[in-house]
Amino acid sequence: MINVFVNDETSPLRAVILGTAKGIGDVPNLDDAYDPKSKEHIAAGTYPKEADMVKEMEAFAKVLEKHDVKVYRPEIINDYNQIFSRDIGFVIEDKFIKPRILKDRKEEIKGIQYVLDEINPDQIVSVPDDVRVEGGDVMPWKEHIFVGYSENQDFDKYIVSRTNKAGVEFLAKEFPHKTVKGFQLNKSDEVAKDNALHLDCCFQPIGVNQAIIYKDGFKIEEEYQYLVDYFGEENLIHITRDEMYEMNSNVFSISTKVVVLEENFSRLAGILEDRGFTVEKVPYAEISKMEGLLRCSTLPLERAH
Ligand SMILES: NC(=O)NCCC[C@H](N)C(=O)O
Repeated sequence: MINVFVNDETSPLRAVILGTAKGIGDVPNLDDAYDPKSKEHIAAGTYPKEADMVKEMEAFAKVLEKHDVKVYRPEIINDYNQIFSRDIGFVIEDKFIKPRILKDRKEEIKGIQYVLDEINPDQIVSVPDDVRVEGGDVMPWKEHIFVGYSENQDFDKYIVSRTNKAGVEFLAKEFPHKTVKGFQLNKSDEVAKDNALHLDCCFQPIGVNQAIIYKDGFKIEEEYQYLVDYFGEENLIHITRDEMYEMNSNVFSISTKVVVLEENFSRLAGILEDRGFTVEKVPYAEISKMEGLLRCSTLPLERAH
């Protein structure tokens, strides 16, 4: 059996699913892309190649394994993008939540069915029909669950709105002892620099009590302020619009001390090193072209209690 337990973003990681770029197939048609950064690269002829992305993901897997993390990979579905495992399921406490996600991505779960088969069925929860939620929007953080979402007006308008109000309400009902806090995000289907695709594209806790944050990813100033008040200004690392676009908030914590970064994030690396973190660097610039990065491509199954 596979044990599942996650209560925050940074406790020592024991087991994780890391997506795969193998079998991703040809460059999609512009009309089939479901995020603005992919569209940009399809139009410019710079969409990433499978072989390059496979190399990047192998480098990430190596770092995880070096830190004694058990790494599961999806079974390959031909001609399907299976890189961003984060969104297709998530663990909170000892429950694996099977969410309802963007229909263009609904086959992805089949690649990790062999992992789900090893989890106690009593610990697997499927969401009700009206709920839409993707793991990139969901962050358990101690007594909180932080959730990126869109109210119906935006949810019905944008392909990049992936979590609805019903998703936030579902989590509040399922985890009544937690404070479930929703954050509306700024969305754009056309301009990647104006789009916070998921909460982890503009915010992520690191260490014990710190976080990386991009203010303009948040649609409502008071909701952003909630995080400033909670973490304290001195514990926040603010990133710029260009750094958000390069996905600087989408790093990945192996523990409260060790954070994996894209190798070009030199300003962030400097800040983290000054604050005493161990920074692991991996090349992930090709994957970044699809508006996802390190956190997006992982689905943590178990972190230490
Ligand atoms: N958690 C994340 O932000 N995942 C990235 C998903 C990127 C993918 N191109 C998508 O639009 O679903």
